[in-house]
Amino acid sequence: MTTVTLDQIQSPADLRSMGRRELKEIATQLREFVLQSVSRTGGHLSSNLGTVELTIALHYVFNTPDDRIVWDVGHQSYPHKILTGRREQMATLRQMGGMSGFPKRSESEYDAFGTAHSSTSISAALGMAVASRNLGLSRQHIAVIGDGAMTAGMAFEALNNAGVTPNVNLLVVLNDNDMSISPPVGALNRYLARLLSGSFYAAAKNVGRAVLQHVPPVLELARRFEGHAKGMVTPATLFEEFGFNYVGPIDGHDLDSLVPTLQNLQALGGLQFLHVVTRKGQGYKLAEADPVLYHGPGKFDPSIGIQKSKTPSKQTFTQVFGHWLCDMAAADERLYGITPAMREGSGLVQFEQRFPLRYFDVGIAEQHAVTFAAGLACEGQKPVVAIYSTFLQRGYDQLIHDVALQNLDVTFALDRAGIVGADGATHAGSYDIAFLRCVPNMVVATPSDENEARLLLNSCFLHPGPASVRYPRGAGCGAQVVAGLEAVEIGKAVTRRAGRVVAILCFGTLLAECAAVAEQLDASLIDMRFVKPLDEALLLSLAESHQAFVTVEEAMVMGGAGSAVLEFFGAHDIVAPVLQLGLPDRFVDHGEQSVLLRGLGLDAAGIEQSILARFAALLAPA
Ligand SMILES: Cc1ncc(C[n+]2csc(CCOP(=O)(O)OP(=O)(O)O)c2C)c(N)n1
Ligand SMILES: CC(=O)[C@@H](O)[C@H](O)COP(=O)(O)O
Ligand SMILES: [Mg+2]
Repeated sequence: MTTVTLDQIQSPADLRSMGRRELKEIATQLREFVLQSVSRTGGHLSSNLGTVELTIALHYVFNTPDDRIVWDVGHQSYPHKILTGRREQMATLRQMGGMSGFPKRSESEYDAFGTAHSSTSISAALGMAVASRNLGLSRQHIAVIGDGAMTAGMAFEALNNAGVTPNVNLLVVLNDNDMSISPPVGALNRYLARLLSGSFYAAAKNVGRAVLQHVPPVLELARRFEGHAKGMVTPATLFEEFGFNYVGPIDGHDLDSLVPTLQNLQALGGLQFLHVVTRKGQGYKLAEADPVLYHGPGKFDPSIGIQKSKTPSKQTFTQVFGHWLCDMAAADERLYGITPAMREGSGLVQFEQRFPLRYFDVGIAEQHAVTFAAGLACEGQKPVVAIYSTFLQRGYDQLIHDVALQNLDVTFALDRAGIVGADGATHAGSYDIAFLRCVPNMVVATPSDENEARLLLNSCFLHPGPASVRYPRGAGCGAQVVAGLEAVEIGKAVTRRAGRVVAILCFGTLLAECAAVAEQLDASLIDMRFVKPLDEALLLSLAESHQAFVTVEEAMVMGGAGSAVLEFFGAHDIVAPVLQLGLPDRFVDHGEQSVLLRGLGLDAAGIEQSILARFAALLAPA
């Protein structure tokens, strides 16, 4: 009967002092701790339940933190964080001032690389491996990458480069749970399934290894034989073609397989590729049954699972988009819906069901998603790329080079624009206004509420060229959405309030905050609707009747909508003070969206305070 307990483990060194049997007890306690903790705080769950044994085995076999582990995406790194001295911090997960939901170098020496955007782990681990080699350090460098993350081109760029990088210790562990966030897509998934079906081979191999493992010299001979045998037993795997020694698939929940196999691979060194098979949600029946629902849940009672809320909650912008996409697709058969592996998050579940031939989940492949859309547009179709603002950063060159430069009719529906909250700086949709408005031919729309989102989606979709519509994570002010498909004039703003002295130019969903301030200060309030093109006629007219301007956007001030107004004023010799309010020149960490916005002075009180601080004299009663 083992008496070890999770709280005995302050660091992996404590783990390494344990026996194999005790590790299994730790795994049981670690899995329960993850479930209970995440159910109290919210966060990523099913991925973490699936990596409990793998995490234990990696820290047991390898000399972390000297040996480096890079967790791809990093949403599955809670067991890693708990075993590396952050068990107590789990209670602060993704909260303001609390622990990040992803590995973060500034958080721990065990977090070798900051991740969150997918498919970076092999590149980073290879870089570390080359540095160790050239510094004469004998270290191991491990990239733990999921089957979903493996669908990104960047992962293959790294494998390709590794294959011609001599004398480095790089172990790639493919955590294959046959799931991305939603069911996996693509030919790679089918390929991995074929490898699994060849699991006889792996089992046979492992038996051989288990016998040989205590006689290392023979192991080398066996390896040479195995190389020969492999060619006979199975075709070399894709990964061997990249120069890796492929081992697997093995059971990623079986410590008796994981530990000796990892020890063998540690002894071999060089380019190693271990294919482990796990179950997303392992050990919690409700998550095993629905790993998608339990991918990133909010707080819930694990004894009964996630319950649908009884009170009808406000429509989210994602839902407004999803309904719009279906309505427009029904009206226009040229509409295609494309998502890079975020079917649920971007609101395309219903669209897939209703328009399966025009629905494309291209995997974690944002670059491909954009240029695939460009190809469709070349043939007269009207693709809509539904993509988080932060993930569009991956397809920026394709947007410029393949879409805008050719003036192709592609609509970008940018969800999670602005502050995203719990996911923090890695997922912030802060930059899209700045990096899109400088692209020729691009229309950049910033709807102020849910109804405006639908109106501007209509308008940008019907516009015969590249256009983007941005909207935030979650619900808006609760505006009633009119279900029509009519469009508004591109580049035309709406005056929401006629006031005096100061004109507040709002770009996006902070309009509700601005409305309260405009009322308080008797200022004019303009819903600008578009950053590009600006409503130049209105700006010229306002310059005649107002003495000062305030621009408000939930985006970087630097290069944002306010900068566009400043540039316009400069080009027209309009001399008027412009106060630019928006996101500062720093990364904004995780926390509650509303609390973060308040802290940034982007709630009504903060906006009013900034305006009074700058224009008090102007606003003082005559
Ligand atoms: C560049 C990028 N695109 C999309 C995402 C969103 N995302 C987070 S996890 C995930 C699925 C990852 O699947 P996999 O690697 O198999 O990990 P699993 O969740 O199965 O453990 C996706 C698409 C991301 N983090 N980065
Ligand atoms: C890890 C990852 O990138 C996704 O799971 C992301 O956290 C989803 O974000 P939302 O919760 O805003 O859909
Ligand atoms: Mg997966």
